[in-house]
Amino acid sequence: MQKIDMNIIFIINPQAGNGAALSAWHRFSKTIDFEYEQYVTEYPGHALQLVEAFKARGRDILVIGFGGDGTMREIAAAAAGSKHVIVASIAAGSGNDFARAYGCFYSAEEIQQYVQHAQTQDTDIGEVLGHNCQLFASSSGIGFDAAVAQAVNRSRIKQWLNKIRLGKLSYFLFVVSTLMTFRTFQLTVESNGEIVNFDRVWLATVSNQPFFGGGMKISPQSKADDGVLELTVVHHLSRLKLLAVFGTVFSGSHTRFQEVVQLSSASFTLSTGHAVPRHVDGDDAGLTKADKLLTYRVAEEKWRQAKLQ
Ligand SMILES: Nc1ncnc2c1ncn2[C@@H]1O[C@H](COP(=O)(O)OP(=O)(O)OP(=O)(O)O)[C@@H](O)[C@H]1O
Repeated sequence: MQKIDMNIIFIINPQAGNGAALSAWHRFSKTIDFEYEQYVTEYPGHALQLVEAFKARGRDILVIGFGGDGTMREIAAAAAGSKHVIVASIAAGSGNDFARAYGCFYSAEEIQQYVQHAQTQDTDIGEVLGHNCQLFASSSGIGFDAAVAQAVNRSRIKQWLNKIRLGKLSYFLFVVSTLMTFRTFQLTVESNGEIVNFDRVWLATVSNQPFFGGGMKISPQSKADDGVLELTVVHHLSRLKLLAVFGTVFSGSHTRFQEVVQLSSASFTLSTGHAVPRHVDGDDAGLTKADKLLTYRVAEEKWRQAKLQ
């Protein structure tokens, strides 16, 4: 067993990947031939608490999240501002946009090689200020995509489909049902000293990196180390055209539609005409409050990303 001069800690979310992450971890852990610690999260927010506690060790620690975007949001949020915690991941979620954007380990051997010359990159994290403060590593927004995430998370069908290994189908079913019932909204955006009004809005997403929704390149220009965020507003579309636009998001070519507006700024303040579903890194974050301001901005503190690409 190789001795490594850096704490290597795996945080495993057993719920990630529609419940498949724990068995994937058991298979992966058999291939590890170096010293490590492992923690299996027991509830939402647990990964964040674990990393907060690791920071007190006062030495370099490589924290590898074994989960999806929600797990990585907690780890990156807790690591923000720490000189010692280096964040990496193994993609074991459903969407894995964090791994897509920031890179990830595929094997234990790669981890062993990485720690020999551990290179890091100081990376932005976004924050949402309104009801309380929440941090996001990839994206956070309001509207149709958040409504789908809420419908999926709150339904019993998902648990049932997970049991028969058809968890991904639940996402598709809820995209279709939400498309039929979603009420578009009125949106006001303040950024760079200007106020812009949009009506019949389907979604408004603030991105720190290009991907969201499991591989959709919603914000092709986003870079996580440039000190700014990008806002994408999709509005004034019929249901049918929305589907057509969604089809182009995987390649990033949706930006040519005039109904897709993109803005870049270090801070955006949004308000909606009525309460609209909200997400933070793809996880259900409740509803906006009508006419209450929500500010999305780049947080002052950065997190140390393991530089893998
Ligand atoms: N033991 C647990 N029980 C219930 N929820 C948990 C537990 N541990 C972590 N969580 C929560 O599960 C949520 C979802 O996990 P995660 O986002 O990593 O997986 P995923 O949804 O499959 O992947 P992705 O977001 O990439 O689609 C996280 O926000 C986390 O807070």
